[in-house]
Amino acid sequence: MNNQILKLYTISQKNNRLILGLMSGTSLDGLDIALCKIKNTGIDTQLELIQFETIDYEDDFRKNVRKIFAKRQIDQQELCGINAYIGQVHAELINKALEKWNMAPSEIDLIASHGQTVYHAPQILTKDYSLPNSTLQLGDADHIAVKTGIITISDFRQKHIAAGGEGAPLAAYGDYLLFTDQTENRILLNIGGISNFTFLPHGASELKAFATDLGPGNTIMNHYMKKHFNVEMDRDALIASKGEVNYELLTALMKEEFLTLEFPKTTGPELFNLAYLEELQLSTNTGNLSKEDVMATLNAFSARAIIDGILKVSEGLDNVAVYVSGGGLHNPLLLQNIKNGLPQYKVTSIDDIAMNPDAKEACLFAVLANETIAGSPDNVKNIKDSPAICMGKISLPY
Ligand SMILES: Nc1ncnc2c1ncn2[C@@H]1O[C@H](COP(=O)(O)OP(=O)(O)OP(=O)(O)O)[C@@H](O)[C@H]1O
Ligand SMILES: CC(=O)N[C@H]1[C@@H]2OC[C@@H](O2)[C@@H](O)[C@@H]1O[C@H](C)C(=O)O
Repeated sequence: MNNQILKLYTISQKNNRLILGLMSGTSLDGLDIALCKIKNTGIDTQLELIQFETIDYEDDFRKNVRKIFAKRQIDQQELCGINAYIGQVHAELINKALEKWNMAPSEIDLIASHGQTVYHAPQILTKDYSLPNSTLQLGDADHIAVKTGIITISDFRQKHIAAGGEGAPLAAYGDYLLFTDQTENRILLNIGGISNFTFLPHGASELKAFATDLGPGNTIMNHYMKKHFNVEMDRDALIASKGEVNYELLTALMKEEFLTLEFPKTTGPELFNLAYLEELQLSTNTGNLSKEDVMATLNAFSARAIIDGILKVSEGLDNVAVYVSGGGLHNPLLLQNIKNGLPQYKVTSIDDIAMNPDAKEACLFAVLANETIAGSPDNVKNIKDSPAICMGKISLPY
C-alpha cells in the first residue's frame, strides 16, 4: 500500500485533526490561513482556532491574477501558468506561516485549499444553457502538497456542481454543523467581495438551512477605489463618508435582475463590476457625480442588497440574530447602513458566537475537508437545495 494512503486512513481515524484551512477570496487581498483543531464530525463537530494569519499578496501576485480574473477573454498560456503559480505561491505562504508559528509540516494532518476563484459561471449569470453551471478555482493542490509535504484537499466546488448545485455558496455546510442554535434563528452574513448569508433556523424549526449570495459586498467599491484612487479599498469608509447617496443611481443599481431571483443563488464580479456601474451612470445621467458621492452610493447599494435579502428570509420569524463576518465588517459606514435598515434585529460580529470574523471562511473549508476524510454525506442532508455530499480532491505529497 502507498504509505500516504495509510497515513490518510490513520488521519481519518483520529479523534482530533489539525487542519489548515485556506481561503483566497474575490477581493484578492491576501491568503487567509486558519489552523484549526477539529474534533468529531457532523453535528458533533467542534472547531478550535489555534492560529490565524492573513498574508497580504504582493502587487505582482495581484497583477498576474488580474490578467485572467473574471475576464471572458484571456491568454490561455497565462491561464495555464497562473494555475501552477498560485499553487506555488500558496505553498510558500503556508510554509512561511508554519515557520512563524514554530510548527513543523509533520504536525499538520491536512490542508484544505479553496484556491483562487478566477471565473464563476452559473447558468443564471451566463444565460448560456448549452453549457452546464461551472466555476473555476486555480492554485493546483499538487503544488501545495509537494511543496509543503502535507496531504491537501482542494477544489471543493466542482462536486457541488456535479451533484446539481451552482458550486457556491458552500458556507451552509460548515455553518450548519458549527452554528445551528436550539432557540435562535441565525443569519450568518459574510461580506467579502460578494455578500452572502447562511440562514440557520433554530433547532426545532420546520424550516431548512440554506446559503445564498446576495449581491456586491466590497467588490464594486474596491474596483472603483483602484481605478480612481489607485488603492485597494475605501479604508474605514473615509471616502464614502464624505459623499452623499445619489438615489437615482441607487435605484438603477437596485434594478438588476439577480437581486430579484429566489434564494439560493450565486453571483460574482463577473456581474457586479465597474462596467455595470458605468453603464448605469450613463443611462441615469449621473456621470458627473463626485467620486465621494459615487462611493457613498455604492456603499448604500451593497447595504441595501444585504438588507433586502435579510428582510426576505426573516419575514414572519422572531428571535432573529444577524452575525457578521468578512472584511466588510471593518467598513464602519457599510455596517451602520446595514444596522439602520434592520433596527428590529441584533446585528453583531460573529465574534459573539466565538468565531473570528476574518478567519471564518478559511475555517469552513477546514470543516469541509474534515467531512471529506472522516464524515458522511448524511451529516449535511438537511440543507435546502444543496446536494448531500462530501467535497474535494485529494493531493498526496509523495
Ligand atoms: N478597514 C476597512 N475598511 C473598509 N473596508 C475594509 C476594511 N478592511 C477590509 N475591508 C474590505 O474587506 C475586503 C476583504 O474582505 P474579505 O477578505 O472578507 O473578502 P474575500 O474573502 O476576498 O471575498 P469573498 O468572500 O467574496 O471571496 C477588502 O478588500 C475591503 O474591501
Ligand atoms: C465562486 C466563489 O468563489 N464564490 C465565493 C465568493 O465569495 C463570497 C461568495 O462569492 C460565495 O458564493 C463564495 O464563497 C463562500 C466561501 C462560499 O462558498 O460560501
